[in-house]
Amino acid sequence: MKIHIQSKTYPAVGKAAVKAAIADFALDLNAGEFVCLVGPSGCGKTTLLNILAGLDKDYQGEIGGGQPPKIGYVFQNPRLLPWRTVRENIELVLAEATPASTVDALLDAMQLTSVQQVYPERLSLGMSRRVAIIRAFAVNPDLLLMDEPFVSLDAPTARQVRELLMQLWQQRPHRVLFVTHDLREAIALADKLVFLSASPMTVVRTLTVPIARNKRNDEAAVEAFRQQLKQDYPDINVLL
Ligand SMILES: Nc1ncnc2c1ncn2[C@@H]1O[C@H](COP(=O)(O)OP(=O)(O)OP(=O)(O)O)[C@@H](O)[C@H]1O
Repeated sequence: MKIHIQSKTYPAVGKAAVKAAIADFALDLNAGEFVCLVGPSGCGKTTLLNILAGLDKDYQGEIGGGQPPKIGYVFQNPRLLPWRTVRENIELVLAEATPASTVDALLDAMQLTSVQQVYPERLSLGMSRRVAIIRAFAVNPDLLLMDEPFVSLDAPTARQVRELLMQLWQQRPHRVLFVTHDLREAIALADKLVFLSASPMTVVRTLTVPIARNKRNDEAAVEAFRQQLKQDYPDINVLL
C-alpha cells in the first residue's frame, strides 16, 4: 500500500497562524508488514494517523490508490463506551452476522474471556488497552494504526500487552503502523523503522530491523542494534 501525504496544514484560527503539520510523508507498506514510526513529541504523528484513518480529509496526498483502506485504530486512550460490557464494546464494530466465535477467539487470544461481561470502569488500563486492540483487529483491517498503545503502562504490564499483541499479530499479520517514542520498543516490534523530523513532519530515514522475528525477545540483540543505530546515526538522539 503506497502512502504519500504531500502536505497537511491546519488553517489559521483567531490569532493562531496557519500551521504546517506535514511537509512530506511517503511510505510503501507491504502486506503483513509491521512498521514503527519514531519521532519527537509534536512532530505530527497523530495528524498523520488521523488522515490515514479518514478522520481528517483536509490534506494533499494519496493513500492506497484505490478504495479507502479498511482501518483499525488503537488510540492512546482506549475510548471504550462505559455503558457497554467488554464484549459489547467489541461487537459494536462488527457486522451483525459475525459469528460469536470470532469474538471468542479474540478474547481468548488477549486473555480477556473471564472479563467479557464486565463494564470498562472495572478494568485496569492494561486490560482496557487489550480490549481496544481486539476491537481494532476485529474489523480485519487493511491497515492497523496504533498510537502509542502502551504509554503510561508499568513495565511488566507493557511487556505482557506487547507479547499478547505480537502473538495475535503473528496469527493475523495485518499491515501495522505503530507510533512510539521508545526506540527499544520499536526495534523489538517492527520489521521497518521510519524516523520522522520535528514539525512540519518529513521522513528522515527508513531502516529495516535486521533481527529475526523469533529472536526479537532477545533483549541483548535489540539493545545491540539500538546502540549501533545511535552510533551510526547520531541525529537519532535529537529525533527521539
Ligand atoms: N487542530 C490543530 N490546529 C492547529 N495546529 C495543530 C492542530 N492539531 C495539531 N496541531 C499542531 O500540529 C503539529 C503536530 O501535532 P500532532 O498532535 O499530530 O503531533 P504528535 O506527533 O502526535 O504529538 P505527540 O507526540 O505529542 O502526541 C503540532 O505542532 C501541533 O501543535
